[in-house]
Amino acid sequence: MFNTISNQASKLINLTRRNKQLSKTKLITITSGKGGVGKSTFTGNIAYLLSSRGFKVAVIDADIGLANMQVLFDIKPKFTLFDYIEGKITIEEALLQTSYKNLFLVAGKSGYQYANHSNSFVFARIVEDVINLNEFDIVLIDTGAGLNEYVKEFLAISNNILAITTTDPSALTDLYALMKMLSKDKEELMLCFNHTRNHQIGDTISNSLINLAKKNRLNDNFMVKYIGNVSTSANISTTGRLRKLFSHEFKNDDSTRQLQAIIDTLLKNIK
Ligand SMILES: Nc1ncnc2c1ncn2[C@@H]1O[C@H](COP(=O)(O)OP(=O)(O)OP(=O)(O)O)[C@@H](O)[C@H]1O
Repeated sequence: MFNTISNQASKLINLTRRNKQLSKTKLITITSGKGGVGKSTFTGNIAYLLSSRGFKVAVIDADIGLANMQVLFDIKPKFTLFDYIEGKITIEEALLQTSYKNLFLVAGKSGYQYANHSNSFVFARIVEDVINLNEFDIVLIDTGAGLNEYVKEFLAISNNILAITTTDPSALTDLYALMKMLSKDKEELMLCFNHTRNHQIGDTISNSLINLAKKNRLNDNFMVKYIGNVSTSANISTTGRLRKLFSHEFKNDDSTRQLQAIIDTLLKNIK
């Protein structure tokens, strides 16, 4: 899976694994095969709900070129991930306090030309640096959609990977491609369905994907764990447009309850 990542990056990944054992910080990478399925909405709202439960949370917006998280958190970032990568600021300066207590953001930058960073290990390094601060309980990485080298690198350094999908056939096809890739050297993929009315739908589709994986003889030790669903809600799209978090604005909404249930399971599962 990671054969295209440079040796230098592989070394950093091993270092990150070692340092993760020394730090209290848990790392969760949130990804999706297809774009537009709700990955950033999940990341921002999961981060907020975790922080409101008392965890100190940092979000790294690694959706290179399509920085959405600053919009959801309604921040005009003074600095971005790339200022840090270019050595202009310290890691502490890169971690921007949001208006939510306990919640920090390393902002991305829309339209950034990242071709200069073809040695993509720089992205693994920033994650390692945040973990090494040993200050956060949880770091969430919001990757871009798809499976480019940058996304692969963020997946490589994380033991906790959460994929967001819808029931759209193209989203499921992309999800299966992600499962196929991860099955080579990961133990588990957690899965959430967005835009599904009830828990049962995700259960049924997850089982079909697991059966397909068995039929195609993907690694037996690789597990897909379905951890919950969020329904379509007008409150989610409206709050997104207003640069607000639905789970903050509508604490008793069904979708917020669904996301709280996802977080309960997520917390039981993360390593
Ligand atoms: N359950 C939902 N109900 C209603 N609207 C939703 C729901 N989930 C997400 N949306 C809306 O769908 C749009 C896309 O969501 P979002 O930006 O989170 O997707 P994404 O997967 O991060 O996209 P990208 O690949 O572009 O980063 C947003 O306008 C968001 O408000």
